[in-house]
Amino acid sequence: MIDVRRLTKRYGDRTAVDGLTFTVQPGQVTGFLGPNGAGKSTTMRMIIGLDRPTSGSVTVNGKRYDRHRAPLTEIGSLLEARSVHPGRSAFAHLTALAHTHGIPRRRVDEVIELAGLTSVAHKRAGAFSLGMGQRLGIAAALLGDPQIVMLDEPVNGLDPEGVLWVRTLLSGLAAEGRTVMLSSHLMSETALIADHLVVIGRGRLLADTTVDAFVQEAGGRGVRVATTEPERLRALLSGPGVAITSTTAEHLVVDGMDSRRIGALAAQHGVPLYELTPQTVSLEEAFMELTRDAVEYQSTTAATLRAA
Ligand SMILES: Nc1ncnc2c1ncn2[C@@H]1O[C@H](COP(=O)(O)OP(=O)(O)OP(=O)(O)O)[C@@H](O)[C@H]1O
Repeated sequence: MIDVRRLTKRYGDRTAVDGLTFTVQPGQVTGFLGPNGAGKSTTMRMIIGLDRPTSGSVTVNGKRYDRHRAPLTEIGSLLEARSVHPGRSAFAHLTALAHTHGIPRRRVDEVIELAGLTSVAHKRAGAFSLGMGQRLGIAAALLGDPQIVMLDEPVNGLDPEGVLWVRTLLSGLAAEGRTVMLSSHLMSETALIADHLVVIGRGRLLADTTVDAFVQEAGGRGVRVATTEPERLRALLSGPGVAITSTTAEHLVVDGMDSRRIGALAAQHGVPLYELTPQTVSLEEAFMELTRDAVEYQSTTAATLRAA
């Protein structure tokens, strides 16, 4: 488990992380989301002790990262996919890492296979595609067989097959009871991989929710119905908690009743329908709405900086 308590990080007069509190639970994949500059990388750096909090605390399996005797076996992370010497092979890179952390050689072969790198393991990492580089970064994160895996933008730049691979890998790790956290600035992509979401903007917590709840909330915008008898349908559906608006002579948008119930009532009373569509907001739109103020703040800051 990762436990973040009132975590704050200031760089001069800029507050990158602002009193953030959340936990990342084992047995599920948690998506850590926020627009660019929201403070995701800064938070992740503090989790693994690469940055010191200005105030607040963060523990990894109950202890500060640097208090663990073998941190790589507690939490494996991918923060900089390209932190590999370009002249080294994937095999040499992983072997060196394993050696300096007392990890047995056979684990190198295991993670190479797990990451699908067997055929390129002895090629120079400098010649790797972005996707191969990401796979190597993930292989390194898994080297210590850690209980916690934390990946910064692991699907950034991956093709659909690569995204599917990451998804299968991470849900497999979560199913084994591990704690899995991944950051992204793309909601739709994250919703496919994660079970839980922690959303931040301007360094502050905006949402801590399940993906299901977020999707449900994003989808609740009524049902569009088309009928040749709009007045009869309107009378049938009217009642407490139901709001009906007309969009054209034959189209209604019904809020407060699901499409199944509308269809059943119309059929029962012989009202012909030729469209019955639940209105959905795309996840990306819902995410943008949630983080809008945070983004506006960012662009205002950028505008102020430009003006100065
Ligand atoms: N070393 C630093 N010195 C000064 N400011 C910093 C430093 N690191 C980050 N920041 C600022 O802190 C804020 C948060 O940055 P951070 O990189 O954590 O955001 P992010 O959510 O990871 O963004 P992205 O999705 O673009 O990676 C930004 O405004 C950034 O400019």
